[in-house]
Amino acid sequence: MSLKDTRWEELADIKRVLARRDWFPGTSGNLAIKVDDQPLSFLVTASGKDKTKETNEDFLLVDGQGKPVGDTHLKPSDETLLHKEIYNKTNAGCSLHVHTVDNNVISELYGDKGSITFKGQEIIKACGLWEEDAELTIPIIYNHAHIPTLATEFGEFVKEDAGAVLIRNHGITVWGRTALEAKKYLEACEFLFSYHLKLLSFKAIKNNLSRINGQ
Ligand SMILES: CSCCC(=O)C(=O)COP(=O)(O)O
Ligand SMILES: [Zn+2]
Repeated sequence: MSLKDTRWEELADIKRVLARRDWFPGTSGNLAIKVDDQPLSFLVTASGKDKTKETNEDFLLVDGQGKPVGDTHLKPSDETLLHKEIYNKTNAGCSLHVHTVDNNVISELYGDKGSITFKGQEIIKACGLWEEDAELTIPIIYNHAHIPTLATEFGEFVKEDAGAVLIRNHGITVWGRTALEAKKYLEACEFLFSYHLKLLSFKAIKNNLSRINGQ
């Protein structure tokens, strides 16, 4: 099996798992995995496809500029430039972008602040932070419609080999050294978003009940 085929299988496995969770609503989302370093090439999802379907046209190989390698009728993801930023600036091997209701709500709630920070949660370890008082801060950027502008702003937060950036009312992009690391990072972020929103809802209910009961 060629390296490209091996990476294809790895990315297809992740795509299958994320699709089962309904993390690609309305054809949203895009995934990428590095194939070669010199020269840089990576597989990226073809644009506009239903990512819950599995076909042999799900991914195409692009170069370090995000342009297709060889002849193809497939169009790389509209957000290929964001994945390109990651592979050009870090040693990441895989990058994942999904739109979920939870990541969109969190991005809107904390968008004006420009970031959200989590601490005191065991699952932060899945993002490689093992200290007892570790904090995970996820930047939130404006959802520029002009993708090169979005990619440039996004790139300002791409400094480590693993990380995450929320795009306001759009989605999250995460990356890691390996496919497993990127998937783990994404799952931890979505866990934290879901936990945080549930906690806020229950606190609001509790406060209202206390007010009604005059406590
Ligand atoms: C249908 S959602 C709008 C585009 C988007 O944000 C996305 O993630 C999917 O775009 P792609 O070109 O990768 O299919
Ligand atoms: Zn998107």
